[in-house]
Order: sequence, then structure tokens, then C-alpha cells
Amino acid sequence: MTHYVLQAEDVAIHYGGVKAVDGVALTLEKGQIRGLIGPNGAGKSTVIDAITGRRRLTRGKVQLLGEDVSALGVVERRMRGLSRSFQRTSIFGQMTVYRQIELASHKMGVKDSAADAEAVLKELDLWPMRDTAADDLGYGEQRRLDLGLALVGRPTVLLLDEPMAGLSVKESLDLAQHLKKLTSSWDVSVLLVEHDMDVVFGISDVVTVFELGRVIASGSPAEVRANPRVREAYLGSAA
Ligand SMILES: Nc1ncnc2c1ncn2[C@@H]1O[C@H](COP(=O)(O)OP(=O)(O)OP(=O)(O)O)[C@@H](O)[C@H]1O
Repeated sequence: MTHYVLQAEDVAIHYGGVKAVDGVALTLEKGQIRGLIGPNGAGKSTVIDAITGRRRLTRGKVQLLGEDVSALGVVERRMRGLSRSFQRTSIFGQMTVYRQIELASHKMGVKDSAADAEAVLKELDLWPMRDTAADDLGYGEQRRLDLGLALVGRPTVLLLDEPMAGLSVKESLDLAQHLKKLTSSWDVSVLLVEHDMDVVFGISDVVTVFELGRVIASGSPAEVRANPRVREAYLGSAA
């Protein structure tokens, strides 16, 4: 039997009559990247909110390392290794790269926050910029710093909502390579919501496609790309 790091079962989030997410099942294995794609309003961000605890489940269950965390809040889930980064950067412009990562680590209660910060910054190739104020970093580096904030305390699962938004092709590629590396060097499992199809199909081990709050396809990148329903509903004939 497969031991999933993350398992969401029959997850539903309804806003009054709007079924933003309805009966979704998702799993992540250790070190796996699952790409989550679908048209605007399909429910991708909502499912991330459901898994992190930002939105209360209308129905369903979320398990982290085999434990039901559905009743826990965002902070408790984060402490147990369920981390996320946001679409918009959450860094402090005037603070140095090192200081904000170390502070985030300290706030999470990590005992040796200095060692934690150093490991995060080295992993993301930000160590040489540790004394630079965030405002003085390039945009791609700021995004890596954002990712760094999500990595303090060595999370097991990382949920990313459009991490490539606004990045150049080169910057996206660079971030994608860092993500891929993290899954092997840190054993992190990643749920990646992203509109950049080259990135999603390039680095995901499995891809899930949403439409109107439901999963319409799931499988290897090649299987999903070849799925007629996906091509019709989302990828278009150019895929
Ligand atoms: N707070 C809310 N109240 C009511 N409806 C909401 C709320 N938040 C989201 N929705 C609706 O839920 C559905 C799913 O939205 P969601 O933002 O999860 O989609 P998405 O796939 O992440 O879209 P995008 O790719 O544009 O970010 C949409 O119909 C949206 O209008």
C-alpha cells in the first residue's frame, strides 16, 4: 500500500450555492510534484486553501502523513509540515535576505534558526545575497526568497499558487529547476498550481486537471496531454 504524504479525500468547499470545489481527491507521494491546472475559476486556489486550512471544508478530509488534520488551523498544519507560498510576494523590502529567513524560522519555533536559514538560502542559491536588502534583489531572486519563507522548518509538503506568475522564461526555468532539486535533496512533495504549461508539463510527475470544481483528468504529463477532454476543455488544439 502506498503511504501518501498528503491525501485529500472528497474535498468540497461551497460558498452558498457556488460549488467552488466539489468532491476532489488528491494525493502526494514523498518527493512528488503534482501539477494542478485548469481554467480561471476552476477551483485551484480554493483547493489549496482547503488543504492548508485557510477555508473550512464543507465536506471531506485532509490527511498529512496519515493523520487527519481537517480540524486543525493554518498555523498548526504549518507546524506539522504543510507549507504554502502565495501568488503575491510576502517579503519585507528593507530587511536583508538572511534576516527575514532567520526571523521566519525563529517565529516558527525552529531551535537553530540560524542553521535553518543558512540551509534554506544555500539550497536556493541565495546565500551570496544574504546581506542584500530584498528590494535590491532581482524579481526572480525575490520569488526565490518567497519560496525560502515557505521552506523554513523543513516542511514535508509545499503548496504553490502560481509561483511563476510575472517571471521571465529564464527566471521561470530557474525557479522550476530549484523546485525539482528540492524534491530530491529535501524530499519535499509539491502541489503546483501554475498557468505556465511548459513548466507544469516539464517538472511534474503527475498532473491533475480541474474544471468547475471537479477533477476531469489525472495522470502522467503525457497521459494528460493526450486526453481528448483536456485538450478540448483547456489545452486547445495547439497542445
Ligand atoms: N470567497 C468566495 N465567495 C464566493 N465565491 C468564491 C469565493 N472565492 C472563490 N469563489 C469562486 O469559487 C470558484 C473557484 O475559484 P478559485 O479562485 O479557486 O479558482 P482558480 O482555479 O484558482 O482560478 P484562477 O486560475 O483564476 O486563480 C470561482 O467560481 C470563484 O468565483
